[in-house]
Amino acid sequence: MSSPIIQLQPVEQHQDLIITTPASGLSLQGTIKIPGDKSISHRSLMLGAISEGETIIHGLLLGEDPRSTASCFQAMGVEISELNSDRVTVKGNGLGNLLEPTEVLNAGNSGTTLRLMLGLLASHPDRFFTVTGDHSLCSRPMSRVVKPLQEMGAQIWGRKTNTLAPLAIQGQALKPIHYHSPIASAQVKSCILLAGLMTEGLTKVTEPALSRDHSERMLQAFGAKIDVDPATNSVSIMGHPTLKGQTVIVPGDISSAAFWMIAAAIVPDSNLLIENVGINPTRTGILEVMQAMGADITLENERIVTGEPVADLRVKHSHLKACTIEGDLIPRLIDEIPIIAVAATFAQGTTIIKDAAELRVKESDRLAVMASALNKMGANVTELPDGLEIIGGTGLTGTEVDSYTDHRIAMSLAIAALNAKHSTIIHRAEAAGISYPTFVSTLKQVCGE
Ligand SMILES: O=C(O)C1=C[C@@H](OP(=O)(O)O)[C@@H](O)[C@H](O)C1
Ligand SMILES: C=C(OP(=O)(O)O)C(=O)O
Repeated sequence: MSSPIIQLQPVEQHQDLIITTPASGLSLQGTIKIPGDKSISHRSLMLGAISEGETIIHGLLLGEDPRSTASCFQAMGVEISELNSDRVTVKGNGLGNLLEPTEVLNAGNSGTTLRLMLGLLASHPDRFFTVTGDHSLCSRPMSRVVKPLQEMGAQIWGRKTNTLAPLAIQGQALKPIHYHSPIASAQVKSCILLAGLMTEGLTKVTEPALSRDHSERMLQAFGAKIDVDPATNSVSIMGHPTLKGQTVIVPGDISSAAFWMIAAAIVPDSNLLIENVGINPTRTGILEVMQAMGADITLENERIVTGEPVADLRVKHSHLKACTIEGDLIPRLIDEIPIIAVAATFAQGTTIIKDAAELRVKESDRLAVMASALNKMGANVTELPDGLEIIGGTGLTGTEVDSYTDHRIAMSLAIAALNAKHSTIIHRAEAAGISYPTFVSTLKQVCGE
């Protein structure tokens, strides 16, 4: 069997990714390692920064988003050394000791950096901060974190009546609240919990469905007094704990593994072993969807690594069937919906994705962008106000598509291209580096190039 031709071509300040599948077809084989979990990487840098003593991080994701977090905390006096190594050291300033930066903090493309950090900044008395991000981040809603922080007494100013970055924050002592979040968002929950660290008394968050719980796990490991009530999806935190630096081993990101899981499932004769994947139950919606679609996927070597469950995943090609994805499942696979949409174009029947309006306020409007790109490739996708309806089995044909500078879109379209006829050109594909800097080299590896 021959290999596809995978090429990167510079176009002005961007890169096109060109994927040409051979007429004889292709199969994906081998054992792959995926980069560190992005959510856990951000949190290990942040908690390390506000703890006493050293935090050692193994397997930190070296993508652009965690780099944005590292540079913001460095600008607030936190020493982070050997950032490009497998043993990153964060010398913590201790709780309440972030320095007032002389420059504007830049969260780049990262919603997690900006929203989580806001909880820490707003609760730092007598410090003034300004924060911004790239074009995409400056158009994403910040009211979801500004509003609860204001209820705690925070002073935050920004564009469009304090709802958009750039933001300015006058830190001060906050008062504890019980916040009933209207959305299941780990960024909202984590922002409030981080603000609660510096707040006298008990701060509580209740969410409508369970979102990823990496903050709760890691805060507990660093010494915070956290109480989780699974019956009501509530978490409370007691203010002013002593946080002590820890060793964190970051597992591979299931959101990055998802691209290879779907690739192996849709490309005939494929068989991939994906090693060291985080399988925290708040993140495994993708596994449940693949099982419901009839994918051939097995978990091997299940273990716990510094408080997070991990396994190796073996995925083989199979004939997929459509399914419905909705409700409480959505927060457990929120970042995987673009790649699930690709799988659905190869599944027998009509896949419905509902309750996913959140996708419209990610790095791009992921519902609109995926519907239009897949339709351009020959799929039958209808955009719903809060999801997608995908009639599978149409087959795909390569054409020119655009990432809209959204990393998940760039990578989802690259996987679609592996099972499309002829050549696909993905514009602005360098966006993959936000969460997956080695994506193209692994793409070449699994294709045998
Ligand atoms: O807390 C986190 O690390 C994240 C939470 C999710 O966002 P929301 O909290 O907005 O759902 C997810 O989409 C994002 O990629 C990472
Ligand atoms: C939405 C994402 O990240 P963030 O909100 O941190 O920008 C993502 O990684 O898909």
